[in-house]
Amino acid sequence: MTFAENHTSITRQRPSELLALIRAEPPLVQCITNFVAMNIAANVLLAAGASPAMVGDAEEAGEFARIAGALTVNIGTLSPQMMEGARAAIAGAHEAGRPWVLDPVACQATAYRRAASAELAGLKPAIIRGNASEILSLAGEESHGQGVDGRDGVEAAETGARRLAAKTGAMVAVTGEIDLVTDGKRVARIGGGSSYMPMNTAMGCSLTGLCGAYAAVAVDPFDAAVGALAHFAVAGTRAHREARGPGSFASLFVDALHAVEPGDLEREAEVAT
Ligand SMILES: Nc1ncnc2c1ncn2[C@@H]1O[C@H](COP(=O)(O)OP(=O)(O)OP(=O)(O)O)[C@@H](O)[C@H]1O
Ligand SMILES: Cc1ncsc1CCO
Ligand SMILES: [Mg+2]
Repeated sequence: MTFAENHTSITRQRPSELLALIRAEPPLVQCITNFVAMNIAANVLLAAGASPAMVGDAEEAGEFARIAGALTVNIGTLSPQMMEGARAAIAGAHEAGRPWVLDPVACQATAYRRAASAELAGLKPAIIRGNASEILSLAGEESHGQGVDGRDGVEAAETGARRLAAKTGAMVAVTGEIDLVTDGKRVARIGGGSSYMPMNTAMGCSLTGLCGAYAAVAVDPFDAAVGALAHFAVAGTRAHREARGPGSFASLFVDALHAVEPGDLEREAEVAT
């Protein structure tokens, strides 16, 4: 198989390989995220094996982005100050040739969010990760999202996700019961996870952070998105087995993110390409 055929037909760096790289040398991930997710996402990244830093003020965000392995930007608690920091950080990441990941939280909800997410989507993110309602809205289609919560099925967002990927150059990761990653041509579907995940706040925000960790070590952001989603899904499936509800799930999930080894992803990840 030639490189080009291989590139378009299968995942080149498997989730297990990327997790091994993360565990060998934890990547520094700069997270500009919301006040709800700040602590949760940092713990998720630490458990998974990465090194998070919540650094977002415009005074230093650009400088920090030049030393980070990847940057993630989440508009959950959007403000003008947050946007100034994001612009500075994104410029720094581009200068350093490092990837950045966009999480357009609740972008369907208000004119301010629609404008901010459209502006950020135009700044060459490597990955855009959102629930189906957010991706539909960013793609210019009808969305039924309720605030930060998705209310659309992943499959309903596939066409929009492909178009958004083609337009922005980003890999688009749509999450829900079965996740989908596309670059506009290739599509991967990732099963697993838990019905307790949407009952825990900032799960998606934390996953966006993990996409940053995988993007920091991957050659191709498509493989990075698949790897992060597979790691999350395997940990979610494991935690669900022991959980008694959303509360106990949360701590079991963080334990499972840490316990999952590269070889476990080989055996347990449900990735269809
Ligand atoms: N019904 C479900 N079954 C299994 N996994 C799910 C389900 N719903 C969501 N997930 C998983 O939950 C994680 C977060 O995805 P989700 O789409 O809920 O993010 P989100 O809406 O952006 O979250 P938030 O904004 O609250 O951080 C993903 O790993 C996804 O696969
Ligand atoms: C609940 C909530 N509100 C703004 S951001 C956020 C975290 C989940 O997206
Ligand atoms: Mg979200």
